[in-house]
Amino acid sequence: MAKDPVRVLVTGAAGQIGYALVPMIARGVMLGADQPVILHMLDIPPAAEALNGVKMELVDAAFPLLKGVVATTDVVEACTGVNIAVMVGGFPRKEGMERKDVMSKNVSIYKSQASALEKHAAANCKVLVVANPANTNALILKEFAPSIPEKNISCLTRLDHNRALGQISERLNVQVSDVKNVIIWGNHSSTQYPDVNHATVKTPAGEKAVRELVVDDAWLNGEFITTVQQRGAAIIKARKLSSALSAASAACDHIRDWVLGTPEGTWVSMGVYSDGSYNVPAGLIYSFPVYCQNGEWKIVQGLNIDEFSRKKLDLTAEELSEEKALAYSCLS
Ligand SMILES: NC(=O)c1ccc[n+]([C@@H]2O[C@H](COP(=O)([O-])OP(=O)(O)OC[C@H]3O[C@@H](n4cnc5c(N)ncnc54)[C@H](O)[C@@H]3O)[C@@H](O)[C@H]2O)c1
Ligand SMILES: O=C(O)C[C@H](O)C(=O)O
Repeated sequence: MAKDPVRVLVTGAAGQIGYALVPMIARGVMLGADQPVILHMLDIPPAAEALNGVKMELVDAAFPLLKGVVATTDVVEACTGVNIAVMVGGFPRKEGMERKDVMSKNVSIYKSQASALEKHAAANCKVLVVANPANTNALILKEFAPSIPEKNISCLTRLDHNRALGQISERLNVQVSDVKNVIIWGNHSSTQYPDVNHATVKTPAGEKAVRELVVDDAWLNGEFITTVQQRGAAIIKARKLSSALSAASAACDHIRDWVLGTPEGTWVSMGVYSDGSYNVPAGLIYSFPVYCQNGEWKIVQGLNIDEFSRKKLDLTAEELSEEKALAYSCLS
């Protein structure tokens, strides 16, 4: 029997991530090749015409899984009945801007969209915040939508996770699909900590630790980390626009694994509400390694954190605490 369609909201759908993301969703990349979808696309009035153009292209693409398109500038209409909300709308960072510069522009958007989601989304709607500052926007959304369970609100650090997999795969000249269990800790910013201490590679002789194969701790503790931390800025420098196809692809990976589960023995990174695991202060949206099963994520427990890592986990937590304070000062 055919499945009922799932309603997926994409805010900022006329923007560049939106343009890459909506066809992926309509092709089944996010929710599976047997899952029909109805796309809800929201943007602001100055982008209404462009949004309508995206809707026209979705119709023209004749996606078999796409059972309807709502394209609107009305936040209530956009949020009504949605099962998944991918929050991309906002003001992106331009060359030379720090992420904090975009803070005040974005947190007020997330405060108001929190209320619309809380009142109008389907019960148990899963929310993924992509727009920067992603962790803090997600925290504001959580705080101003108190009836949405905190386990349903997340932010995107899967792009950083995938970037880390990509760097290891290039360095070792192995398939990226054979590398797993890197971790992104903390903020989706240049203080994030890409950690390979538990990462492995599938080899003909079995699974081997990444550190054992790279045999270059100076690179792993130095250039590897900064490359992943600075990759967003490097893309902006090269394209004069922030990453879009990789961000859209990572958003699909994030939701797919959350809804359909992570493979046995494999974890992914998600920005989720901290419960104090690994002595990360509770009350921040912080990126952790998670397993997903039956539509729920669980922080991977019991990983050893050495002194080098501890400092990095704490540094990015400190930045998030500062962002939280700054966000509240922007709102008041
Ligand atoms: N977390 C990540 O890994 C990651 C990666 C890349 C980009 N980003 C962030 O994603 C966001 C989107 O990036 P982009 O390149 O698509 O930007 P973009 O400027 O091309 O698109 C943003 C869209 O949001 C719309 N918008 C603005 N305010 C809105 C509102 N109140 N409601 C609905 N829509 C609104 C704009 O009109 C625009 O169409 C940025 O904040 C960017 O920094 C995050
Ligand atoms: O770094 C940015 O502002 C863009 C985006 O978040 C990215 O990681 O590519």
